[in-house]
Amino acid sequence: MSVTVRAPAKINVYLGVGKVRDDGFHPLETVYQAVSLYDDVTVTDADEWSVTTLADGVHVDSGAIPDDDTNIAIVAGKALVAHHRIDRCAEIEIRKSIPVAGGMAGGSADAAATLVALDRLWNLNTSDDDLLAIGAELGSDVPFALVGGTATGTGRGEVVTPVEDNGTWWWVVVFNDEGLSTPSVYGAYDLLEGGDHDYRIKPAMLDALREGGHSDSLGVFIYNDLEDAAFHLRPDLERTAEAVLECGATMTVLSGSGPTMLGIATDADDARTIASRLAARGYERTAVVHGPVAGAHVVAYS
Ligand SMILES: C[C@](O)(CO)[C@H](O)COP(=O)(O)OP(=O)(O)OC[C@H]1O[C@@H](n2ccc(N)nc2=O)[C@H](O)[C@@H]1O
Ligand SMILES: Nc1ncnc2c1ncn2[C@@H]1O[C@H](COP(=O)(O)OP(=O)(O)OP(=O)(O)O)[C@@H](O)[C@H]1O
Repeated sequence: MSVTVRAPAKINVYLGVGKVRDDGFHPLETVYQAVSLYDDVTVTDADEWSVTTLADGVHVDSGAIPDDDTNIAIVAGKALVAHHRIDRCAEIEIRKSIPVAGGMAGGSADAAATLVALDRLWNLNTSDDDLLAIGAELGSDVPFALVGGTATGTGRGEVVTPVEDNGTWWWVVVFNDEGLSTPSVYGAYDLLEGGDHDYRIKPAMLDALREGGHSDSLGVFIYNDLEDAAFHLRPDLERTAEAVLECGATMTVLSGSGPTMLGIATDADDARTIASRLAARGYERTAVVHGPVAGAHVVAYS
């Protein structure tokens, strides 16, 4: 039998970053939103661990996604097996739509999907708390990929608390052919800014999500502390941000640690118009997505 689980990409509608901690991580106050761009992970019982990635429609540099035990999906599978003290292996197939090293937590989505898929395949009945704890060990963004929806992230991002979001928010996502390493962006942030400021989420932003009104009511609050650091490392991203605004988005923001850029749109039609204007200016790799959507969930048993 095989189980397929779908896990969403995330955006950080707000990302506030504090001073680096002794363990090398940064304290965060973030508002995550799961958006309608997904990786599907299929697991099948096997004699040894293996992983393959099908990347239709996604630009993947050769060698960008490891096909050995360092792939985060296998790391996740082994962590679940260790947690339950069982001796099992699986063949993992990842059908990728989330850009690699794009700041949309694609690897984290694959890890979350693998945990849920193997839990169902082997009837492990892992509690939600245990799944979240195993996920947090794998990466700061993994717990949110399990939870989905809209949620705040605190600690190093792994403490996830769902928030009420009554909107359907439309985003234009502008991909970039060249990935950006998360540690390098945090490193540049330490040098340029350092985190010595009030980085807390503004309560009025949570009100805007709860009210779920016009995109401008949320747009005024979207913000990312890592944006200047990413622009410093990659000046072309600042030009992309300008283009997104010129093509009609009311606000633009870097997605996570980049290089993906986001523009907020008023509705689906507006988002498609912005995307087609961007295409006319040479920004052809875009997607129109909406959020919030569900976290990692089973889509097929076969
Ligand atoms: C940029 C974000 O996507 C925003 O949600 C996340 O902070 C990154 O989350 P992630 O990719 O799951 O990150 P992890 O795999 O946990 O950590 C990768 C590296 O990013 C840096 N890192 C990550 C999270 C955090 N709160 N502070 C950090 O400084 C550290 O250098 C760490 O070694
Ligand atoms: N299943 C996987 N999918 C993508 N990348 C993986 C995977 N497993 C390991 N990796 C490695 O992890 C690196 C970061 O990948 P990922 O796509 O998760 O970055 P990201 O979207 O920028 O993450 P985040 O937004 O959480 O910082 C890649 O460059 C790749 O070498």
